[in-house]
Amino acid sequence: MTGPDDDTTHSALASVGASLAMAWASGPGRLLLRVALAVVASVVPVTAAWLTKTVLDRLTATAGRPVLLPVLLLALTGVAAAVLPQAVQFAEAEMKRAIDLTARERLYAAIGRIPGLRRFEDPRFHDRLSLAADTGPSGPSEVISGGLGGAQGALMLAGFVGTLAVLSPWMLLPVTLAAAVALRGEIRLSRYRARTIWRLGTSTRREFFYAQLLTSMSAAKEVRLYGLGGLFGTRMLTELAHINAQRSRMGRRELAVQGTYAFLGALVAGAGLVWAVNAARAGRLTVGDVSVFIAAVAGVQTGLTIVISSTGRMHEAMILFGHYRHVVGAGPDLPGPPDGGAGRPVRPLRTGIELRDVWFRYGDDLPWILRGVTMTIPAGHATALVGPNGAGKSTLVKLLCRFYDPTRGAVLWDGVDIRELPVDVLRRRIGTVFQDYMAYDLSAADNIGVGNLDAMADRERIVAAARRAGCDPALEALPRGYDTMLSRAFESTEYDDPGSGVILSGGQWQRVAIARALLRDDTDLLILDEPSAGLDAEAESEVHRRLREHRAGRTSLLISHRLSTVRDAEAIVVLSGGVVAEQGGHDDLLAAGGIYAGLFELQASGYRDDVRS
Ligand SMILES: Nc1ncnc2c1ncn2[C@@H]1O[C@H](COP(=O)(O)OP(=O)(O)OP(=O)(O)O)[C@@H](O)[C@H]1O
Repeated sequence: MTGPDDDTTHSALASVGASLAMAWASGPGRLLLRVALAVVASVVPVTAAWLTKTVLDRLTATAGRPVLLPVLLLALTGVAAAVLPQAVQFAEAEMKRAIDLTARERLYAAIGRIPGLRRFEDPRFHDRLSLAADTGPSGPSEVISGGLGGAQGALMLAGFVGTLAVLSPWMLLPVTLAAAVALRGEIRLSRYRARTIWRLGTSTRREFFYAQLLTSMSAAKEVRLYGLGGLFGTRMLTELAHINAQRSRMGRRELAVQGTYAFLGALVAGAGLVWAVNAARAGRLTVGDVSVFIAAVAGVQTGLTIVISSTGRMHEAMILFGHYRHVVGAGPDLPGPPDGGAGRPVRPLRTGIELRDVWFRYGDDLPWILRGVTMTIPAGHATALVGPNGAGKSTLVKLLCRFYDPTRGAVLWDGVDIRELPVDVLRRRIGTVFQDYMAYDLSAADNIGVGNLDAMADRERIVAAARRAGCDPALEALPRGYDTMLSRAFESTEYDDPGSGVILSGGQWQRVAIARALLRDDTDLLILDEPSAGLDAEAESEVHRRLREHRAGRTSLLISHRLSTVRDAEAIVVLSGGVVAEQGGHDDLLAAGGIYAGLFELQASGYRDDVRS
């Protein structure tokens, strides 16, 4: 991935095209209104200057000439000049809101379409993602407003340059020179600004991370117990100090560059004023000429300032919008089916899932986690996976769900490589309780319902899943039953009752996570990664009894460190050092006297010792 320096002219122009297309898609009427207002706003000052000249010349002319019409027109342009800024602001805000909505919709849809997990672990992608989320939605309106502002300034500039050309062509030279220098400086400034924002991405995210730790509910316990407030606070402030130093450097540079141009502009205007007054004294200019000259010099300066600042704003927005376009256009991080089509249909599992010589590591420079794993999860049977911490059990689950592809080897679904299957359909066939399952700040019903969107509104199925997971009595007893918010982060919107949110215990949450997976009752494969780690002994045995009933005749993969819960599995696979070290039934493995037998004996003796003592 590249930084904004690599954003070429082509890419910047593509940002303009994409911005216009998005503005048009968000509401052509708003875009056209904004364009029309820009045209009017550019014409008004020039018209006002010429009308002022006409009025003054007619007033000072020896033979009295009618002034009513130009005065009325001048008053009209005054009204337009007074109302236009508000109208432009309103039209711009309307357009911005509409584009923001479209841009966010497309951004989050694109993020949702990333099938794998690899991108989310890439810090550079994260930097881009936060820039895309922060600046992307306002990017198109910034590009368009900058462009229109620039066009408006340019039109106004053209009008006043024409005026100057008529009155004093030689004044054009210093004015144009000052403009060219200022424009170049502003473009370099905008590039520098965009580069600084990009460079500050990591610090900004870190600062946000520490700020969140200091305020989040989930970290509150440890932060207080270990007295981490000071440490995280200092780290947050260090990041902030770094960000502020960079921004302050940027501010100083802006001040130096823009101050110099303002000074140059004022010098040119002052010199012009001296000349005009002298020319009027000498009778070469009328009073009206002097007024339009003063307006023209000021207008050229204003027009230039608008062109320069708008170009800078547009340029910076184009570069930053490049990050948004990159994220939205990034495409999938896992290859689709080989023929480029929809992929082969995922048929209900008949024979089983096979891992064939699977090698996997999380990155080219990271160690191998799986080193040629070959095993089968037969259809209709319960398979258990055990092994020490870090053996790669959860990694294997991620490969089964196809969050990553094996670095070498293949995962086969009834003999078909899962890379040939549509990943979303494959995932619909799998129900999983992850070791690090999510606890959503949603109602109890929604926390289960998200496991199967088709059943989300079906309370009966949700309650049935909760019963199977053994959490129905606990949820039923909540203040609002299944409608109770399982969080204190938000007020319940339905009841508008800040006291209605509850916090479940770890074991209760675990059962809710199990119910979520069980709501997918038509899946082919049920994966349970440490489903009962947080349960007390009685609850654990009850949950396992229910799960056994549920799994009976279904294909399941159970991962557990408590070997008493896996002994009933038809096949137990021991993963160690990234390879399948042993496999077989409980009795066979015990008889073999290998790793499993050793672990089982260790756990059993722990209980026996406790009973004896
Ligand atoms: N996203 C990741 N990026 C890099 N390394 C990872 C990632 N996830 C896991 N690992 C590494 O992969 C190895 C296997 O982790 P995994 O979670 O699969 O083990 P496990 O057998 O499930 O362990 P446990 O019994 O502790 O749950 C560990 O060394 C871990 O540090």
